[in-house]
Amino acid sequence: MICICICMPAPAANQQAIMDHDLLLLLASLAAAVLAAAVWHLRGHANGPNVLPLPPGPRGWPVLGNLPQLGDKPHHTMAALARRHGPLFRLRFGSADVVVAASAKVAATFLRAHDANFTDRPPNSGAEHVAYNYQDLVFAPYGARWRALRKLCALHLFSARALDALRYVRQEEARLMVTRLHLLSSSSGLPVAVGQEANVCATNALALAAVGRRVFGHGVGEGAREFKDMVVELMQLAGVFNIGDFVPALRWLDPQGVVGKMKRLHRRYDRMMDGFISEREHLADAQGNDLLSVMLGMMRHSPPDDDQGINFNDTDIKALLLNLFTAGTDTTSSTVEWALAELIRHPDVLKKLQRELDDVVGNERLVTESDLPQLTFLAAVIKETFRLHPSTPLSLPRVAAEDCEVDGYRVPKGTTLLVNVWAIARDPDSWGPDALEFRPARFLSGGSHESVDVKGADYELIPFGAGRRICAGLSWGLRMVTLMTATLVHAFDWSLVDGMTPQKLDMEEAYGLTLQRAVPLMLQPVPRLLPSAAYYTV
Ligand code: HEM
Repeated sequence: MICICICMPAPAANQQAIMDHDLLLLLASLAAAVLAAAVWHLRGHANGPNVLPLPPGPRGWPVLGNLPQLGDKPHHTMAALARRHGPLFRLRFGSADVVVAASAKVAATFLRAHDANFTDRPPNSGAEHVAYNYQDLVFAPYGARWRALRKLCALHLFSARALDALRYVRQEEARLMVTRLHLLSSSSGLPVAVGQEANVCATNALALAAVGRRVFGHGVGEGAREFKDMVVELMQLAGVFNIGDFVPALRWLDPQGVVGKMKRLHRRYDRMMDGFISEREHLADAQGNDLLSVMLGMMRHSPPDDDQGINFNDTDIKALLLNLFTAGTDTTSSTVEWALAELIRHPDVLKKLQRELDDVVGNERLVTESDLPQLTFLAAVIKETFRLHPSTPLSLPRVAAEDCEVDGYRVPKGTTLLVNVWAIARDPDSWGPDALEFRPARFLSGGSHESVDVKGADYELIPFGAGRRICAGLSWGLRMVTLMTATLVHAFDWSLVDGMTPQKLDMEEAYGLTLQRAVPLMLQPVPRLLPSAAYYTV
């Protein structure tokens, strides 16, 4: 219309009418465009004039949203995004809304004030294809079954009483680790893979408690390497943001090949779990104290519908064992590996820790768990390791059951919550200007973070998560990491090999749900206790 009026002259009265008409149309079009923009804006940020906006966040791609922007270390990318958009920001993974908490204050709001609204995990292909279609504990819907599984684990493994009853198991595995390391280093003179050795120790201790026998009879053989590889592969797969989970139309295509790999891995785990069960069923001593015997007993003897409506079958048992073996082994051993790496990079801290161990334990025996309460510097070293190297940097996802308000923003029902535990533990607002430095003294009496602990009450340091779905194996994991680190540091001096210096030691992280080292730590152990202190007795 405007074009017509410019190009075709018209009589004056008519021309005025046409111009008024055109102006009206122009204004109406502008108003419509502004209205459309406002509606689009409100849809993105709120549902109505009095409804709160959604948290800010970066623009995503069509269809995939922000998935292609996550990079190979999503916790790093998300830390950078928090610096741009604030400690609570929003992402879109395909059709799923995601919010990320990146400060202690925001994490506390979600995991303390709104914890009851975030008790479930979002649907995902790992839970479906690996964890027996959500029949496990980690992905179980919040409710009576989840509660029964946690109670069972607490009663037989993780309560103070169960933990104490199993202390000799952990101590014996720590002792065997020392013996193995000594044999290895004295026979071959070659450096050892610290993480792999710690993994054998952690896995065997847990296996004795869970299924009544060691998984690796002869230390780090092919079987041990294969098992650790299986756990690492699972964590790597679980760490992939699977496009099929977020773009339902692409699920059948499995564009990253993740589901195929999950199904193959599941079959390997399933054979292993079947093996544990049939072996236990055929043992003369089928009434062991291990968790598997207890569950088999419950399966045989509980009535079809007991008062809690919880009946365990083979699949429940396999799913729970799978959780314990995957959530409880590599998390623990890789933390020990990071601790040793930090100590090698900080020889003054290592010396101070060895002095404390010598003062409390002496040089005629190995550390025991009853020594641990007196080892305050050790506790500080462990906290500092969990701070800089939390084994689950993005925690495990939760999902909002209902709409809620957090920090003036609306978080709609169905939104996935990710807590960037890694970024929170490096936040200078919580940790000061030396946040990136390894400085255990901050946790000592008179230090800046003297009262801070890792058990889920201090939100600036939550390596085990917090709230109702906090790590079920916290007590075991913490005890095991502390005992193994103390034992390795007390029993050996450690040196780098091949001209490597502490300053050059590679501290790069690998990709995955858990925080592996990109390059395994290889060290040469040199015994430092009296020979009678248990290096030789197998
Ligand atoms: C260094 C050691 C460990 C770390 C850092 C760690 C970390 C975590 C984290 C961050 C979560 C998610 C918590 C949340 O959603 O808020 C979790 C859950 C879980 N962890 Fe651990 N974990 C460790 C050791 C263990 C051990 C030793 C076991 C068992 C043997 C275990 C079993 C579990 C289970 C079953 C869950 C799921 C709990 C639920 O959904 O109710 N973890 N862990």
